[in-house]
Amino acid sequence: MVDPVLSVTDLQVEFQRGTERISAVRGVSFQLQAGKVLGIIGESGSGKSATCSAILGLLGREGQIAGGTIHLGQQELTNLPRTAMRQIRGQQIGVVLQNPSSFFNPILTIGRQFTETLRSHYPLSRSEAHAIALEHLSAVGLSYPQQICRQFPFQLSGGMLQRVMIAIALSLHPSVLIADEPTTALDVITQMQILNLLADLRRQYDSAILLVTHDLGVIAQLADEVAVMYQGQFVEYAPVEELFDRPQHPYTRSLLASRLVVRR
Ligand SMILES: Nc1ncnc2c1ncn2[C@@H]1O[C@H](COP(=O)(O)OP(=O)(O)OP(=O)(O)O)[C@@H](O)[C@H]1O
Ligand code: NI
Repeated sequence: MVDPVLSVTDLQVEFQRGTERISAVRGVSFQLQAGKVLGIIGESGSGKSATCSAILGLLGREGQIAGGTIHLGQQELTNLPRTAMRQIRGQQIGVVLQNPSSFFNPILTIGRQFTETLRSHYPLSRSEAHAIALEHLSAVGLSYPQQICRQFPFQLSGGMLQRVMIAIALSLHPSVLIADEPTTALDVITQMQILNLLADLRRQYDSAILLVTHDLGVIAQLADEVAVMYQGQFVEYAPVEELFDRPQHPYTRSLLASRLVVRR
């Protein structure tokens, strides 16, 4: 068996809300091989985003990793300093989030943010970085990339920002991509295009993808394995065909029953 690119063992995530401690992730373990897609499904509040944020080092002030380990290749991530984590996020772990606006700095142009991200990861001149940015903006189906580079985040639609975020992720050729509901807010056509881009990333760069979604159709299309999250735990974790054919957990059964036909 090949070594996994991402290996999460007994992850525990807690949030502090006032005087209350919320246990959002309670002992999640999984391994992700290069070129594989693990889909995570589960009801709202089950801990899917908390799992992603923990891996990305983006839990914020209230959140903390209360136990377990996260390995990217051989490197342990859970106690890395912020700056080291920022470098890894982007270059080795790409990120596509549901809400692109939280990803962008509102006062910087798209071009500036794209080239600065590239240049913080690779030794590139400004013009080299700009050329790479244009190329990747075109690759995600954005016409007039020059014009987009001059614009600010608020001047673009949600779908366009989502594409820009994906273009940035792709340009860095991450070994792991974390996509937390990357298409939820988008129309069906854009959703399909973005899913195809994720599939390309996997094919071209052998990137492993952790994909959170509510859409079983997306899972059927893209995932190799599926984890079903329920109250902070993986209650089921299986190859996608197995899960669709023989769901074990009552929650999974009801989820599948609510969707009559799922075909691969
Ligand atoms: N910043 C936070 N402060 C306090 N509690 C939080 C915070 N973020 C998440 N939580 C809590 O942690 C639990 C898991 O939330 P999480 O966002 O991971 O769920 P999710 O599975 O991603 O849900 P959704 O499908 O709605 O995105 C929930 O109980 C949520 O209220
Ligand atoms: Ni979420």
